[in-house]
Amino acid sequence: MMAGEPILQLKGVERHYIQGPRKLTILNGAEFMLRRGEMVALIAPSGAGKSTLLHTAGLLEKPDAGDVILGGRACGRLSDDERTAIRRNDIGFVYQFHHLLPEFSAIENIMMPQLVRGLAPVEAKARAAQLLDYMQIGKRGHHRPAELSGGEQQRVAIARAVANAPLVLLADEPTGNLDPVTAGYVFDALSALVRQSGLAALIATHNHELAGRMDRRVTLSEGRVVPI
Ligand SMILES: Nc1ncnc2c1ncn2[C@@H]1O[C@H](COP(=O)(O)OP(=O)(O)OP(=O)(O)O)[C@@H](O)[C@H]1O
Repeated sequence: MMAGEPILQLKGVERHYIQGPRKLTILNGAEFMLRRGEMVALIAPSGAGKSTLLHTAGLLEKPDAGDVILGGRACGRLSDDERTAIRRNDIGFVYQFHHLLPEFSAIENIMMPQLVRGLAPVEAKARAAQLLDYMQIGKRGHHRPAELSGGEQQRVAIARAVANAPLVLLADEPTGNLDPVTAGYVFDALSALVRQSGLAALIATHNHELAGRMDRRVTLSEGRVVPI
């Protein structure tokens, strides 16, 4: 697919952690651009800073220097409250483990972020049902997470992440907990959703086969994002 306008940009992003007497530099002037419609794989060894990069890009953490530009707006250095509000509307997260609310059904889990945003329940439910269909688990909507397979749970988590039609989907090992065959199917559904909705996605993965199916691959080297 032809990539569109820039949706997410990292500009000179620095992140440091203080560990006892040592200052660890995880991101050191990182530059990155994600365009509408793009799927980019982030592949890097454990500890290289993938989660730090995703959390900073997703406005969960503030950069120590530099900025995160989302949809043309400089967001990285805004207050916690402002970043939270932007995150709620414009960023979807998927993790290795689904983090669904165990006492709610699949459909209710997908409704939740929409209700938090202020959507009417009837509309939130219709959108949740549509997303479940899209993820090919339309018949499983009334089951609780514990009654779903690992692949089904991740499909629900993906549907929840895009429920508010975010600009960007950030995923940290979204299929890392699944067997290779199931991982392939879940990735198929994820990538169809990204392509169909014109989202942009940055997906950290150790799975080279799935990385090979994305538009580009990047890694982290000495705190910078570099193509591979
Ligand atoms: N809050 C923190 N305080 C101190 N050090 C931290 C903190 N968070 C992460 N680190 C360190 O920063 C480095 C990068 O962590 P990060 O979680 O971003 O790596 P990662 O590439 O996502 O690794 P993995 O693939 O194992 O999840 C690691 O060495 C980690 O120990």
